[in-house]
Order: sequence, then structure tokens, then C-alpha cells
Amino acid sequence: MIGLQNATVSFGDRALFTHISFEVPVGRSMAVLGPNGRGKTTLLRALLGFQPLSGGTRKAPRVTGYVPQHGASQARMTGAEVVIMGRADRLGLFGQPQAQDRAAALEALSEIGANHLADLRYDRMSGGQRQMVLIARALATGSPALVFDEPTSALDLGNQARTLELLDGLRERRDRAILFTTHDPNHALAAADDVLMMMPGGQEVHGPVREMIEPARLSELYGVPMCWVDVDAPSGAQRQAIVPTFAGIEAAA
Ligand SMILES: Nc1ncnc2c1ncn2[C@@H]1O[C@H](COP(=O)(O)OP(=O)(O)OP(=O)(O)O)[C@@H](O)[C@H]1O
Repeated sequence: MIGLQNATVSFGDRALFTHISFEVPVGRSMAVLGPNGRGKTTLLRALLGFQPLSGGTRKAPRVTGYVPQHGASQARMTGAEVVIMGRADRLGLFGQPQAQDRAAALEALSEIGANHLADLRYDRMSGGQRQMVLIARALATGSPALVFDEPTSALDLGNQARTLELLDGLRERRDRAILFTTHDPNHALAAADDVLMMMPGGQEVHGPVREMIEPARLSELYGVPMCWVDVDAPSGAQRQAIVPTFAGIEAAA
């Protein structure tokens, strides 16, 4: 289980959030939504212990798989070597990776369809390729908790779809607690059970996806009108997506 209990984080006299409480049990996935600068990354960092709390407590396993928003690095390492770093806890301070660690790293890359990145230099990869490697590194930890900071932000539409499928597939296994931030409420619909919204006014609300993702609440969250639209899925099934009303173009008469 991961979560915060009655937690507060402040920078100087600015409180990003106060007395926030939520939990994500193993087997569930939660999406965190909120406007730019509201504190989503800071909330994840607080949960992971990288950001001290001004009050309250955090609950997380000793090792949590974490995919940060920016994976910039000058390190001359291959994709596989970066993924092996996810095994650091098993290696110990001076431990050298063994064959089983390399096998676990390759398996994690394979799980997300990124085997081709194993031997490429990480510092020469595109932002999207690095993101895939960091997702594999998080999986290679073997942790029951996974935390993703905007996992689709650097990805093209094809890789976004694959990453959402991956997140949804991990959720469907019901063997990990998963938390991810996103700016797209449709990503919450696609891959989360629950949603935590950091509202612009300073309060936070959370609940099941179907209750939380609806036009009025999202209009308040982002300050733009939102509406449902029908989408034809490739299977022929009808789906609904939620979009800002500025989306689209006026149909030709
Ligand atoms: N160490 C720090 N010291 C002071 N202020 C900080 C620190 N870290 C973050 N902040 C501020 O806290 C606020 C929230 O930042 P954060 O990155 O958590 O927001 P966010 O919701 O993830 O934003 P975005 O959606 O733009 O990625 C920002 O105004 C940021 O400048």
C-alpha cells in the first residue's frame, strides 16, 4: 500500500497541500490530476520520501518503482544498464550485477516491447525512448508499488497508447499499488480505478474514476468547459471521451 496520512508540504510560507490523506492499496491504480504548478510532482516526491513533510506521515514500501518526469542523463550507459539500476537494492552497496539481474532487466524491457533499447546508449536516446527505459527500470525493481510522473508526457500518440495499455495491463494484474500523474483525464479513464484531484483552490478530492471524471468537476479543475464526446473504437464498440470544448473544428456546412 502507498499513501499519505494527514500530510502537509510547504515551501516557505506557501503550503502546496495541507492535511492530505489518501491511500492506494495493492491491486488498485490511482491517477493524480491538477493544473500546472499545483504540486503533483511534489506530492509524488513526498510519498517517496524525497520531499520532507511539514506534517503527517507517508506509507510506501522500502523500494518503490519510480518513473520521474525527466530522465535526462549524461551517463554513458546502455538502456539495459539503466534498467539494471532498478535492481540496486538487491545488489547491495558494492555488489556487481549478476546474470539473473541482466535477465530481469531484459525481461522488463521485453514486457514493454522495448528490447531494441537494451544496447542503445541512454544519453543518445530520445525523450520517449528514455521514458520507456525508466518504466522498465521501475518494473525491474520488483516492487509492489509503482509511481509514474506523467508517464506519457514525452511520448508520441502510438507510444502513449502502448504505455496506457501497459499501465492498464499492470492494473489488471491486481498485484501492485500504482499511482500516476497525468494532464489528460482520458488517461485516468483508460488506466485508473481512482482519481485524486488537486483543485486550483487548494483542496484535494478523490474517489472512483466514474464519479470523479465528469464535465463539471473537470471544468472547475482546469477552468475550461469540458464535455463528453462519442468515440468509435476499432472494435466497433462505442466509447466516450472527455474533451475541452475548444477541441475540434467547426463541421463544414
Ligand atoms: N524545492 C522547492 N522549493 C521551492 N518551491 C518548489 C520546490 N519544488 C517545487 N516547488 C514549487 O512547488 C510548485 C509545485 O511544483 P510541482 O512540480 O510539484 O507541480 P506540478 O503540479 O507537478 O506541475 P506541472 O503540472 O507543471 O508538472 C511549483 O510552484 C514549484 O515551483
